[in-house]
Amino acid sequence: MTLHLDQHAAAVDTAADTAADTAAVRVHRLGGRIGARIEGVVLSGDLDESTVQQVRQAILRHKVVFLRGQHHLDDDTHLAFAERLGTLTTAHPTVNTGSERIYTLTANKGMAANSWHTDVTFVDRIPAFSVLRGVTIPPYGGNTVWANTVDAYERLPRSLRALVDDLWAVHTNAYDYADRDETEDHDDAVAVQRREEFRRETYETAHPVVRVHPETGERALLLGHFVKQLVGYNQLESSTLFNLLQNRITRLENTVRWTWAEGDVAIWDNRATQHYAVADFGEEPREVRRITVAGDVPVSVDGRRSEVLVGDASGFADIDALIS
Ligand SMILES: O=C(O)CCC(=O)C(=O)O
Ligand SMILES: [Fe+2]
Repeated sequence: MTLHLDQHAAAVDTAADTAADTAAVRVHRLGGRIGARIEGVVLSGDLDESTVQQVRQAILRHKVVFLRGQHHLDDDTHLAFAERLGTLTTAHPTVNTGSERIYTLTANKGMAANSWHTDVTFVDRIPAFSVLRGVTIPPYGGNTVWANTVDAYERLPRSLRALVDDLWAVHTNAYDYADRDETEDHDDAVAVQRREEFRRETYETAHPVVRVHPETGERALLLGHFVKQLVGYNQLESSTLFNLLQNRITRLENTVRWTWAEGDVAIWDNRATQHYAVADFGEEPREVRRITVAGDVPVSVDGRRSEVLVGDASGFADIDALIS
C-alpha cells in the first residue's frame, strides 16, 4: 500500500524537476499523525499540473492540508481550483444552499458542525475531497479539528482489526443527531428548519466499517455521526462498539486543530478523516464555504461495495449529470 504512495511520490518528484515554478511548494507537518501546512502555492484553476499533483500528494499523505492567505479566492476561483482535484459534486444532496456547487455554512447563534463526522456518508459515493474556505472568522474560537481514520485503524489491536474488517454500518441523514448532542439546547426556528431541510429526503447506505482507500490502498475506519447502527448488533451493542471505535479515532494524539484566519483554505481527504467544528465562538459571525469533489463507492477489505438501502443520490455524485 505504501508502495503505491511512494511510486506516486516519485512521479511527482520527477514532474517537479521539470517545472521550475513548482520548486517553491513547501509542506510543513503540523503533528505526528495528521495535518500539514502548504506554503508557496497560490490556489487557482490555472496552476500547473505538477503543483496540483504535489498538493494532491500532500493531502493523501497528511490527510488534511492548510493554506494561509488565499485572499484572492472568490467563489469562481475556489471552484476552478477544486475542479483540478476531480469532478465536483452538487453542493449538498438535500440542503438548498443557494448555489449549485458551493455549500455555505453560516453560523446561526453560534451553531457549528460540532459533531465528529465524515462528510455526506449517507450516500454511496462519499465525496473524495472537501475544499473549505474561511470567509468570515470570529475573533475567538471557531476552530476545526480533523482526525486520521487510517492511523486509528492501524493502531487497533489485531483482534479488533479482525472484527472491524468484516463489520458493516448503516449511515443515514435521518438519524436524530440532537439526541447525542447535549449542547443543542436552543432549537430556534432557523435551527429546526435547517434540520428538517437536511432530512428532506431520506438516504440510507450500508458501508463497510473498514474501507480500502482507492488511491493509497490504506485501510480506513468509516464511521462518524451519520452511523445509525452497526449491522448485526442491537442498538445497545451497536452504540458500545461504535463508541469504542470513535474514541480511538478522535483521541487527541490522532487529531490536528486549525485556528482559522480569513483567506485560509483547508483541504481534506474525506476518505481518510473525520472532522468537528468547535462551537465556542459565542454569537460572533462565522462563515465558511465548502466545495466537494466526487468520490467513488467504498470497497471493503474483501472487495464488497457499499450498498444503497434508501434514496437515490446519483445526482449528487456527479454535477455533470445535473447541468448537462
Ligand atoms: O465549520 C467548519 O469548520 C467545518 C464544517 C463542516 O463540517 C464542513 O465544512 O464539512
Ligand atoms: Fe463536514
